[in-house]
Amino acid sequence: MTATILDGRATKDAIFAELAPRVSALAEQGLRPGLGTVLVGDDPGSHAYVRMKHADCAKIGVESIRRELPADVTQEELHAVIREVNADPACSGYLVQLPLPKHLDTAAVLERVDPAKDIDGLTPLSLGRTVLNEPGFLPCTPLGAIELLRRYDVPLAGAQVAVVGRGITVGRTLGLLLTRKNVNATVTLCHTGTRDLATEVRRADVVVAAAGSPGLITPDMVKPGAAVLDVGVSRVDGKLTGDVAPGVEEVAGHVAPNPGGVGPMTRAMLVSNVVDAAERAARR
Ligand SMILES: Nc1nc(=O)c2c([nH]1)NC[C@@H]1CN(c3ccc(C(=O)N[C@@H](CCC(=O)O)C(=O)O)cc3)C=[N+]21
Ligand SMILES: [Mg+2]
Repeated sequence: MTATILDGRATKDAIFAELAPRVSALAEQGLRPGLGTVLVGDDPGSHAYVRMKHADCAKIGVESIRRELPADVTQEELHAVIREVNADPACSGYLVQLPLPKHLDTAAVLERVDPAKDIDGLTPLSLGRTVLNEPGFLPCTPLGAIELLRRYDVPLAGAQVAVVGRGITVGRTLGLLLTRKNVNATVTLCHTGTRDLATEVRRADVVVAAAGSPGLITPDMVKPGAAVLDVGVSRVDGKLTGDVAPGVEEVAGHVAPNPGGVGPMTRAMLVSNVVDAAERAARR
């Protein structure tokens, strides 16, 4: 038996088709959602991700606002750009592409993002609201992973989920969302200090691999029929490699591959958050 592929590209297209009438309704009011990106430096991977986000916007009629800054930008110059984007009425929501160059204080930058425009859901205020179950923007990669499972009818209520990786953008925040009452999963949050990863993963109905450790999840670690989502990204000899080893698809019931799984869903949730932001702004 071979696993059903959780197709993030096709699911993203389906979500965009659902967002289109909402974008049209805003257009009828003379409003157009705008996605902003703030990109510092010349990392080719970051540039590629930002390009994909703007290509998505073009497809669905969302305006693009791009700010690109040199790698040696000062903290003060970056704060000035954040103030400009906060004040730009064309920008419904925006993100600061991470990671920032090492000389910059990321927390100080994120604290300055207008919470009404924090479509990434990664600023301290949004994360606090997420912990407190208060309304606010939720982080896109965890949302995308949950939405992908939901659309393929993979049950999460009462399910045992092993999240591997405790980073803020994926693992830790995914744990928060999965344990909400509206999802109701039981989560084991695994990390490099986990004593027996294989045992934790083997108990899981759903495995989300977001450790950034190539081939970490091997077929012998997977319960037959489990859903396995590969969210890890590493570069091995210049080639993008996920956390899930070959052969897992022979054991798992569902697999979200990398690329083609949660990555496109992250972008779909980002655009969905921008449309939400524009609708909220229209009501104000
Ligand atoms: N402030 C901030 N927010 C982010 O959400 C954020 C970030 N910084 N920094 C980097 C990571 C990475 N990330 C991805 C988004 C989409 C794909 C994606 O769409 N990947 C496609 C294409 C991959 C390819 O062809 O290269 C796929 O998996 O099929 C991947 C990775 C968002 N991130
Ligand atoms: Mg990105």
